[in-house]
Amino acid sequence: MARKRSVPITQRDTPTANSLAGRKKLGKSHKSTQSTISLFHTLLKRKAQAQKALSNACSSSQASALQAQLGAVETEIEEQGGLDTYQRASTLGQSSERGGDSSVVLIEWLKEMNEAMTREDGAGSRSIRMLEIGALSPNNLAAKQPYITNTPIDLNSQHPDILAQDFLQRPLPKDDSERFDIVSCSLVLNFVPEPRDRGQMLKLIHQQLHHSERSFLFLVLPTACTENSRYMTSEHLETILGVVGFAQVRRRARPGGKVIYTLWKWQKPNANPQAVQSSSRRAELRSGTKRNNFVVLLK
Ligand SMILES: C[S@@+](CC[C@H](N)C(=O)[O-])C[C@H]1O[C@@H](n2cnc3c(N)ncnc32)[C@H](O)[C@@H]1O
Repeated sequence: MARKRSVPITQRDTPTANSLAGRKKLGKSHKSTQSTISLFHTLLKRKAQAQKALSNACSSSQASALQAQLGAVETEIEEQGGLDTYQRASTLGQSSERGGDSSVVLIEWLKEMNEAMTREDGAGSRSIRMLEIGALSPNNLAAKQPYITNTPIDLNSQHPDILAQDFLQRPLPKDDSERFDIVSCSLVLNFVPEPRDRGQMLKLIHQQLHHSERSFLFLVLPTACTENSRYMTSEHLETILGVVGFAQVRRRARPGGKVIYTLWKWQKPNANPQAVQSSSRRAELRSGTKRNNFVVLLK
């Protein structure tokens, strides 16, 4: 019997797009918030797939069919309220599921590591420079700390103090004055549809940071990304991040928790050929039919 095609992580437990078509208002219940988030993940993934197929189209008839497909997905995203609705759902999901924003964990860890303070450099004392990718609010706990200067960015900014920017297109720092001490990437990597773009996001984060072991990546991922993926385990994520140039210093995974919090310190990239090779290939690390396909690939 043919093996049933597994459903990508971003589409799990997802009602079909049609079953939710026409619903624009956000319900307040947890279930309704989750359905909205799942639906947008499905639609954004379909949009990325259509865009990719369109860029590889080999005939004009194929291109026009794909263009129509892409247009239909874009219309559906708009009909569902666009990215604004998705982000409002994420904000509600954030408060109901995690009892607040992720940066609460980051601040706790900075305190534990005696890093919750201003830094001294040649010019004297300066605040910690943080870049927050995928910011829903400019007022999270990290942004409120007097020793942190936060730069929040988002693809679809919901607030005048959040810079509307695709991190993948953000210019690289010209010198240390433009480099950050912390990059926060909470529930964003899993939002990026293409595995190689996820790898690129991690590499660009490395390049945005000061070249110092006191520079950190705060990475939050849905538990299923590393604990139930066919192609990704926590150990494999450590290998990939080692190749990018990070070593894990903190990890919090609560039993039954929906997300895993991790903190990584900047280091020189691991050039071990075996690690480099395994980070650029998709290999089955867990068997079973009920797995998702989440993976990060380095180029
Ligand atoms: C699920 S929300 C997570 C928000 C918040 N950080 C949290 O932990 O709840 C993902 C956010 O990442 C943003 N995002 C996704 N890809 C991005 C990119 N390439 N550059 C900037 N923001 C991005 C989306 O617009 C969305 O607001």
